[in-house]
Amino acid sequence: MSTKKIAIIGGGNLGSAIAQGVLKSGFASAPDIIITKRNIETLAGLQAQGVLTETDNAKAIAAADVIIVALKPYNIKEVLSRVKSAFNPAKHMLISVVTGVSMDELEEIAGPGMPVVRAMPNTAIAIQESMTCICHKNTTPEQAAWVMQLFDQLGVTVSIDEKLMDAATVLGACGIAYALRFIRASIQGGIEIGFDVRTANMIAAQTVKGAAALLISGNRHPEEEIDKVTTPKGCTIAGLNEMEHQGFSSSLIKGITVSYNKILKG
Ligand SMILES: NC(=O)C1=CN([C@@H]2O[C@H](COP(=O)(O)OP(=O)(O)OC[C@H]3O[C@@H](n4cnc5c(N)ncnc54)[C@H](O)[C@@H]3O)[C@@H](O)[C@H]2O)C=CC1
Ligand SMILES: O=C(O)[C@@H]1CCC=N1
Repeated sequence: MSTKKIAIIGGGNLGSAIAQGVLKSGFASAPDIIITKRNIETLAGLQAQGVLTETDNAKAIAAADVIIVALKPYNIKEVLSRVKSAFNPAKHMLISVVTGVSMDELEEIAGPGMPVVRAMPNTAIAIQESMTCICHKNTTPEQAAWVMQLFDQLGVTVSIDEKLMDAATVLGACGIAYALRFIRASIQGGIEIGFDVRTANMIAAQTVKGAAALLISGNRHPEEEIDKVTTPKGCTIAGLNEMEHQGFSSSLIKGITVSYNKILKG
């Protein structure tokens, strides 16, 4: 278990999910986590588990060794600039999960020499099933190892070059929503062919989990596994081909590139 004090600045969807995941993993104990928000009422669930809550970001930063920033991209600069004097590069490490804000910009906000990390997890971090891409700057080997340990507790972690961070945002973080929309569409189809919504939900979600597990456990390409399902002249290939005629793969690829360009252009 880590003995570092962790401040999470911005207790929204992702900030709260990170706190939940850290607690569930046992990586840090509840009193070593402090989470901030302007209105802390919505953090009652975390508070009940012993996590500290705070409206004053400067106080939270001063009490912490590691600061995880989960603010919106449009207010990170303004919010952190207000507490600039609370940052101490000799004591702190700053981890940002904020989309589209570079490590140079983070260092500029927090002060020269600040150890900075960009991490791109997804909301499955709350249940320790995140895919997290990370890169870092000015970190000591001990700090870099701690960050890997933290995110390894919360799912699967990969170190990437910062130039791929926006692509990681789309494939990993937005990807949760794309996958869920696939499941939702499957449920809608399942109801049309006879299932009630709860059973269709269970079948669709477990089937996607199984498909992902086949790839992960066997380190395989999807088409190898698809080949095992598509009986010649069977119903799978008939349905798959119709999906492709309707633009299934194309719509996903186009959506991914639109998300990516949205990050680039703002
Ligand atoms: N939601 C997701 O799936 C993912 C989000 N991200 C990134 O994480 C960041 C946060 O995203 P979400 O959690 O979805 O947004 P969110 O809007 O749910 O969370 C931001 C939180 O910051 C709080 N906040 C605003 N001003 C504050 C202040 N002065 N002091 C303390 N807290 C303040 C807001 O009340 C809000 O709860 C974004 O930059 C996003 O790009 C990254 C990966 C996945
Ligand atoms: O939609 C967004 O902008 C954020 C970034 C990744 C997931 N949610």
